[in-house]
Amino acid sequence: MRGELIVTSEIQTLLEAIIHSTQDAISVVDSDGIGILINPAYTRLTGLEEEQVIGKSADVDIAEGESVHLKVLQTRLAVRNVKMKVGPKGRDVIVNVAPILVGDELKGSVAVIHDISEMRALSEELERARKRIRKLEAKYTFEDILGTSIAMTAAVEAAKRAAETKATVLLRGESGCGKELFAHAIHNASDRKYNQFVRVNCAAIAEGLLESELFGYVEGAFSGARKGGKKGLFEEANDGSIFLDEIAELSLSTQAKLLRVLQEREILRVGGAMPIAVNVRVIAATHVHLEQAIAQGKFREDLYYRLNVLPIMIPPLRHRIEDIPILTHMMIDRFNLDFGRSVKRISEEALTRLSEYAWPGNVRELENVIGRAMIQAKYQDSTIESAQIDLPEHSVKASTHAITPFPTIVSLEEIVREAERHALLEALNESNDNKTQAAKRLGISIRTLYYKLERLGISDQSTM
Ligand SMILES: Nc1ncnc2c1ncn2[C@@H]1O[C@H](COP(=O)(O)OP(=O)(O)OP(=O)(O)O)[C@@H](O)[C@H]1O
Repeated sequence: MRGELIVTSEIQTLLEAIIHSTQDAISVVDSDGIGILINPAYTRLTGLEEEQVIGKSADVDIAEGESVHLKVLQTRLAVRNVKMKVGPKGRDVIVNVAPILVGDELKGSVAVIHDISEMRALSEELERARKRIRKLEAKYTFEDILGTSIAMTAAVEAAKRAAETKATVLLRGESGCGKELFAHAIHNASDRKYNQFVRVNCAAIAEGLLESELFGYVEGAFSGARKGGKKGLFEEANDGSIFLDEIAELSLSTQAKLLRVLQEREILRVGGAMPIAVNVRVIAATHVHLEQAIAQGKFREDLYYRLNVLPIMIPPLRHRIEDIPILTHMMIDRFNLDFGRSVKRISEEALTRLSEYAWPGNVRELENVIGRAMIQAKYQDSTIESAQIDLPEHSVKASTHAITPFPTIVSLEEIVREAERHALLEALNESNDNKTQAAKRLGISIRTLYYKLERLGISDQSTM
């Protein structure tokens, strides 16, 4: 350290020790703007050694921007948060510079330099962590969906294909058959996987609240409305997916609003007049026979066609009894961990009983049955025996109970329409939504393609 600033060598040593110990890059110039001190953090950040800075003008280290040291020496006022580039590598930094005043006398100025490339890296890391957390909200992937039966494999294949598109998906199947699992997996296999997955159970939210929950509200929309208004779940899910579970429970008025969102790709907050554009993939699910609900006037037909772009039928457990062993073994492993048991197997007789049961509650019910058997098992039990399987009295043989409330095929007209819809979507997909190419693939004119897309209610499916 040189110059008038130094009073005694003891203070000099102390000062140097302090400045050298900090991780912040520091540079000091004297009252003439000549470099008198830097620390190792400064050299690490700028790449400049003492001999390149000490005794040189204050602007020697600047790659882009003006010397803040010189400004401070002129004004005698501290300057904060100035962005500039320093050193031969032009590192992005923010500097805070203060004058060194001894009494009234200006002795120089001191700069503390922060590397913002590091901050940028940290904030990118934070954003990545946030994305991972968001992803965890949709926790299941296709790997979690067990089953090798033809029915299950077909459903998984259809869902994987759907995941690659932007289209609305409708998951149909009885309660407890895995619709939520599929919704998670579709989101996680899509290019929206790093964005939000928002789940809404339409049956669990009171009708009066549902609209403002889904679409948000503006300030003053109703008494008790929050100041500044509130974002709805569609806005929360922007760039991600929204899973509308139990879709048939929506009132006719909310159905009309949802239809508008699907058609226009924009929402209107409750009490608001300005539409807000949203880019959300809708995954809807229901255990209700929607065609019947339409016939009964409970479900809008136009909404049905908008939702039914890619219907996926998830088979009930009694239609895929060959999947029972693999599901049972997965559950045994899980409950061993949860309940501290060490069960290794299940007896043939017990498995036969499970296979003959009709499973009105599907996989969720199987989970409950295995869970109960394992809770009752003794710590040393390694096999689940038939006697430990507690099935309700009214157990019906699976084979005699094979009627699903979702006839995949309703009429010949429906079969043709579904096949047509499928072919159009596939052609659009394979031609990346290029309608001319899609028409060519299908061997029809572009006019016919537009007509068919309109008739099947899929003209706008490419974004929702
Ligand atoms: N194929 C499968 N492989 C593994 N686990 C499954 C499978 N299907 C369902 N499950 C499990 O069964 C339970 C019920 O599944 P899920 O909640 O997805 O059903 P759901 O159809 O959405 O039911 P609900 O209509 O009652 O909401 C969950 O614990 C899920 O993990």
